[in-house]
Amino acid sequence: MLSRAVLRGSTSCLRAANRNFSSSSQRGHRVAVLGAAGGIGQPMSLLLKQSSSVSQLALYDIVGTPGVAADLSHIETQSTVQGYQGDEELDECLKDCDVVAIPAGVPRKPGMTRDDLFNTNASIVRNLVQACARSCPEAMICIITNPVNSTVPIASEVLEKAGCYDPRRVFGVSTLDVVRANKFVADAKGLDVSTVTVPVVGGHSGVTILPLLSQTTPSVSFTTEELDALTDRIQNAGTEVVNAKAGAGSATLSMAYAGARFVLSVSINRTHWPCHVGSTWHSLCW
Ligand SMILES: NC(=O)c1ccc[n+]([C@@H]2O[C@H](COP(=O)([O-])OP(=O)(O)OC[C@H]3O[C@@H](n4cnc5c(N)ncnc54)[C@H](O)[C@@H]3O)[C@@H](O)[C@H]2O)c1
Ligand SMILES: O=C(O)C[C@H](O)C(=O)O
Repeated sequence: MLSRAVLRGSTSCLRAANRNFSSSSQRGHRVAVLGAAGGIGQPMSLLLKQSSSVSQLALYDIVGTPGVAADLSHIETQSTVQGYQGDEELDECLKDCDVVAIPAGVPRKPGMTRDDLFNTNASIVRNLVQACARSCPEAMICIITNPVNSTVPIASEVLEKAGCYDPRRVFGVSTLDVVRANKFVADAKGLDVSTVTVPVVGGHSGVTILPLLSQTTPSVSFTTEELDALTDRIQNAGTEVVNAKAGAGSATLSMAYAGARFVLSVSINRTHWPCHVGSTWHSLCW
């Protein structure tokens, strides 16, 4: 809930929320975005740039980061922005990072499943997490790259092999499923979305996405038809966007919103770690 507030509403709300966050945090954090020049990476970095819980934004990609970093660095917020590009700058980007967000990798096109991305994205995530193990072994790692149900276990194995695996520090970001569930339920029931919370558990792919509609707050009653329709829409919402984008990729803007919300929750709560940080998929339930 707290995390939703930081990304909702007007700039003044954002500033007010950030003031609250900064008072609960001893210092701003160094946050890296790997894949920062991409469809998710750019808008997510923009949202992170607006948070006072981030003091340094370290942007990495294989292309385009100098431009994205120069652009973001002109925004009148406290944090510094530095761009890093190419393998040779990866370790420097990650040095001393508290939180690392990974949206690097290819997105789906119509007709593909998330698993079809495995061959390309698995090695991208493996290499990036190997670099995290070298340069920031205590960072909180938030994995957005699909298939999340597989990239999280890959990251965990890499960290285990490097001797720095802590299941409380590795997250598959499934916040977008919660964001969608909140919105779809609010729209279906004519509720104020800012008051609606639908827990979603499980993984981040088709039937592994499990919206707990009966646990919606405030309490809402659904017909069987509504339950079936809402569950189906939440589980297939990614495909809805992929088809609507007709070959131009998958969800980027809503994912940037969800990703920034999750990363900021992790960043803010890192000071008080371990604690609950929101919807995620990882190997340990808190
Ligand atoms: N977890 C979720 O809910 C969720 C939601 C939407 C998208 N995704 C996933 O996020 C990923 C990115 O989607 P997108 O739309 O931003 O794609 P995109 O193609 O627009 O951007 C990906 C970026 O990754 C960069 N990249 C590629 N290889 C890299 C490497 N080795 N190191 C660093 N950067 C690298 C590319 O240069 C590009 O800038 C996809 O796998 C997509 O399926 C996940
Ligand atoms: O559906 C996709 O491929 C992207 C993402 O996982 C989503 O849920 O939007």
